[in-house]
Amino acid sequence: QTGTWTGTGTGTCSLSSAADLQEKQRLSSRAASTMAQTMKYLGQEEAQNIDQELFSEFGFSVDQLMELAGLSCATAVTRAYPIPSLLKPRPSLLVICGPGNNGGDGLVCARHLKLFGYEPSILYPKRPNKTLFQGLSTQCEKMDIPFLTEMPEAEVIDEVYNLVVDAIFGFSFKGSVREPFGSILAELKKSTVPIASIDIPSGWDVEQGSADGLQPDTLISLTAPKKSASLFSGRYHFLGGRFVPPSLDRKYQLNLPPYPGTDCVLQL
Ligand SMILES: NC(=O)C1=CN([C@@H]2O[C@H](COP(=O)(O)OP(=O)(O)OC[C@H]3O[C@@H](n4cnc5c(N)ncnc54)[C@H](O)[C@@H]3O)[C@@H](O)[C@H]2O)[C@@H](O)CC1
Ligand SMILES: [K+]
Repeated sequence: QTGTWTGTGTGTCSLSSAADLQEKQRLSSRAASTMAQTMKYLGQEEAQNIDQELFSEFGFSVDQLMELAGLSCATAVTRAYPIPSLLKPRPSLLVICGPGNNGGDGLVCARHLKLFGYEPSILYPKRPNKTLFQGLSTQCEKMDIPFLTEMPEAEVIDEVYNLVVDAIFGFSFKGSVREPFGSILAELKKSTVPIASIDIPSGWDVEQGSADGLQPDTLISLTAPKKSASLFSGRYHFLGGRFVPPSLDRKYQLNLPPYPGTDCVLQL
């Protein structure tokens, strides 16, 4: 903006009326373009394509991204539920891990939460026979994080834990929930402790959500929110997984908002 500023004689500057109008138009067109550039909410196929492209074209490995995703989730938990704010005397948490990479994020998240001073316990009923998940489980065991042998009843969860981290299903979930996760989700729905869901509230259709499904207090969207995130009505929505290369952001027109400073999460 040049040549439109006029002195007021008081040592400050104000815009002349013509310039004022111009400035207003400029601001409103900037607001419009900001709105046009709001973050994209991904469909299931698009989320899977981006995931594949990160590995095939960009040369990332799964465990690299999982580590960053899990760290984001643990950091988001510290923001929404700092230890001094917890109601129970012990900073106990239950992390429920599913059979895919969302479950892997949960294992990483549990390990970081332990390092941050929380006392996580893990329920991991279907463990894939893959080195990655075996390694993540060993790391948790060696960090003295207990693995439960069965899903506690809702009353026990309410009595013992401050929070449940839901790492059961992510963007590859499809169809109606199969056992043992049907019973686990049914019990979880009866509990009254807050739930923090990683990437997608488990059991929700990735695009359509689920009216009678889990209603988490926190959602941590990884990479970019999925379409169902527009139906999330809990208190805290975070963006995490700060690993998206700018060229991928541009290609898929993700319009990701900037993360503050060196933070690995952004509260939306
Ligand atoms: N590129 C990314 O965006 C990244 C994604 N990550 C995580 O990876 C997740 C996606 O992981 P995956 O593709 O492994 O898939 P999921 O973890 O979403 O789940 C797949 C597993 O769930 C099972 N499953 C699917 N539908 C089911 C049903 N109806 N009943 C019972 N079981 C069912 C499948 O058999 C499979 O074992 C994301 O949501 C995110 O949490 C992160 O680990 C790292 C980076
Ligand atoms: K989840």
